[in-house]
Amino acid sequence: MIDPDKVSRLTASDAGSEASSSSDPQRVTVLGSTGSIGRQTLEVLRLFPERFTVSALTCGSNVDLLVQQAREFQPSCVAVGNPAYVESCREQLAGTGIRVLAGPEGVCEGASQPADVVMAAILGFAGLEPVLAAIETGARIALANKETMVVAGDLVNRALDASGSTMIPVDSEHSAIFQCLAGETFGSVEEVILTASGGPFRQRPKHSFDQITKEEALDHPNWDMGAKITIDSATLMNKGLEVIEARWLFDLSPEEIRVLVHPQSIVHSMVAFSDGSIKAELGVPDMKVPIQYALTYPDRWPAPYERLDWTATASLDFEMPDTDRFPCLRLAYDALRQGGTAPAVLNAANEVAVELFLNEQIPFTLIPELIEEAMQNVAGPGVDSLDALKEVDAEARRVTKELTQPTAD
Ligand SMILES: NC(=O)C1=CN([C@@H]2O[C@H](COP(=O)(O)OP(=O)(O)OC[C@H]3O[C@@H](n4cnc5c(N)ncnc54)[C@H](OP(=O)(O)O)[C@@H]3O)[C@@H](O)[C@H]2O)C=CC1
Ligand SMILES: CC(=O)[C@@H](O)[C@H](O)COP(=O)(O)O
Ligand SMILES: [Mn+2]
Repeated sequence: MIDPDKVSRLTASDAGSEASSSSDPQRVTVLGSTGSIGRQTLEVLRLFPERFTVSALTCGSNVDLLVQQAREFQPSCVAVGNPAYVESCREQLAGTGIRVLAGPEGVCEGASQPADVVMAAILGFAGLEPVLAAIETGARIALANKETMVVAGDLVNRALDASGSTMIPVDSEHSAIFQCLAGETFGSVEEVILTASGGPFRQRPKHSFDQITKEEALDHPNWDMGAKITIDSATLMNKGLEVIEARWLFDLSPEEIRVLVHPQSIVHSMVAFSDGSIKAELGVPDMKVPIQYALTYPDRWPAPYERLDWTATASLDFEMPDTDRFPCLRLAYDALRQGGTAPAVLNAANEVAVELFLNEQIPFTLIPELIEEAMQNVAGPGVDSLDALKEVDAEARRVTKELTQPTAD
């Protein structure tokens, strides 16, 4: 059951809330500014030049775009995660007064710059340490990087409690749930219902799954996103990761989290209450809406995003997920129930398997098989430090890669 004290770390009337209501511009750091969420965050900031300033921007390798963004938004510093691209960034920003920070430590230093809100939009496990660094500053965390909560939900929640920092979900489903919970007494929640588009293979017969191509898997029916999350949507692992994310964001048990396939992606998620009432949040599938809400919460600022056209919204459909064709969803529930380091292993194996699929080194159907085998080989009891989690992550990656190598006999 949702515990009001735990959820208050999301909803507390904190310094971040005051910042959004005051007339001073809000200082925003964007971790992963060159990615899909990062670029859309900058689109939102561009709409309100008087109300936002940028503290820091970070990327992995795409320094040409980072430099362009830095010239436009004038942060005090930028950080480049991949050391091989730092020199090029320094050359391009020479004479601008913008500091260039280097490598994973540099990204954490960028995350620690004074800011009111930190948009956490780095992809995957690499996003965890910068989020922990940002939490220590007391800034509000706008969380897009779901893998952070999958791998280290408990650790992150303890860090939030210790620093007094708050976290607002950006993931569309969790933003929807967060909005449905507003004004409710939390003991009254019966279950949350995460909607899933079903991905590009919702109606594809199982016997042809082994012929799925990378191009087909990257063709999401409703959302334009980065490559990794798009593959996760196609396997339904994205929904599995979101189930675990919801567990830690809203302090739910696995039994209190339902997944429902909704092919139109207009109902972003729902909350069912103990009196039989259900609240939903709806809208056009556009990530700029939850991004802006996370930046302006508790206010809503008028914005020109596309409105839902009811004359063209003929029907909203719902169906149960099929875990026979999409075993990744079942594996995520298994990892959540197993606890300990199982979700961290699930995540690491998935990151490796998706990369191999994107490099056309394994077929689509091997993604869940590798994850299941890695979970059988690696998962153990819980760990309570970042260093221990890094070891589990590295071991799960090693094992997953090894599973794809031909055996000697
Ligand atoms: N895209 C979407 O609509 C949604 C995304 N999310 C979540 O948001 C997160 C970001 O997704 P998305 O924007 O699609 O991903 P992208 O792949 O588009 O962008 C990822 C960003 O992270 C940076 N990055 C990647 N690896 C590293 C690293 N090792 N060190 C430092 N920076 C790194 C990339 O830099 P570079 O460009 O240089 O490679 C880029 O800026 C994911 O966790 C995803 O699940 C959640 C809901 C919706
Ligand atoms: C936009 C967003 O939040 C994604 O996580 C989206 O939910 C992906 O769509 P699926 O429902 O297909 O996973
Ligand atoms: Mn989502």
